[in-house]
Amino acid sequence: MQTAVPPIGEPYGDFICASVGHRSDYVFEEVDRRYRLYELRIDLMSFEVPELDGVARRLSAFLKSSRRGRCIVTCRAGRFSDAERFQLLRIAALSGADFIDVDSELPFELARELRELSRTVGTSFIYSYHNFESTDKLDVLKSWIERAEASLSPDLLKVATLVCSDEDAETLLSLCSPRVIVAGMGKLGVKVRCLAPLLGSPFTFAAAFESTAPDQPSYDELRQMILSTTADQLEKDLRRL
Ligand SMILES: O=C1C[C@@](O)(C(=O)O)C[C@@H](O)[C@@H]1O
Repeated sequence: MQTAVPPIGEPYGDFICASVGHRSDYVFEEVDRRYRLYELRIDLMSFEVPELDGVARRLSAFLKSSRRGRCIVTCRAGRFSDAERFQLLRIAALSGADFIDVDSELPFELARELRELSRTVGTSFIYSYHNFESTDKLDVLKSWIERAEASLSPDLLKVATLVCSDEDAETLLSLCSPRVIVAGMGKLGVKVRCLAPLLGSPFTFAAAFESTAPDQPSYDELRQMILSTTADQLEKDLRRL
């Protein structure tokens, strides 16, 4: 039996991005030591100085320090206003973040400004779509991707949706490509996370510590699952979908 070889890493450092939330900024350095590719969910983390200025200063100092891992900075709606999210993502890009992840809920003009800035400073720009209630029909997701490509030309696109059926899993998996990251939320989404990097997505997401999305497995669990997926198993899973 042959083992499927996942497209390990380059140019992203890993085929799993370790997502960090629900911890304080004390873990930044530890995360950088442990993971080659990680996401800081600024909206979910606590900071020693919790005001915008304090968060921005700590984030900027960490990003400018000599890091070994690749860092994605994400700030989803909720804790900060859109203007504050824009500021934090802007500072992240200016401070040398490897990627900023801008979600489609941020007003388009702000997203466009961040896109332009990311080009100037050499930070990769991920544009992302989330649906926590369901998985949209394939044509809806494809048309979101087409519009995003035409208007922002992101370096990478990300689609994260709640997977409620095998059909949903198939929908997400059919989007996998070297520029499209997918993450399946919910129990049935775990299979999507496992198969996505094997089907050409650059990487997928797992939890560095506590989950940052419904039924998101831990980094170690998902890594084990992906590395033990044999070519036979992969074929069987795909046939079942
Ligand atoms: O968009 C994604 C994917 C995700 O929602 C997941 O399902 O693993 C986790 C988020 O932190 C990340 O930004």
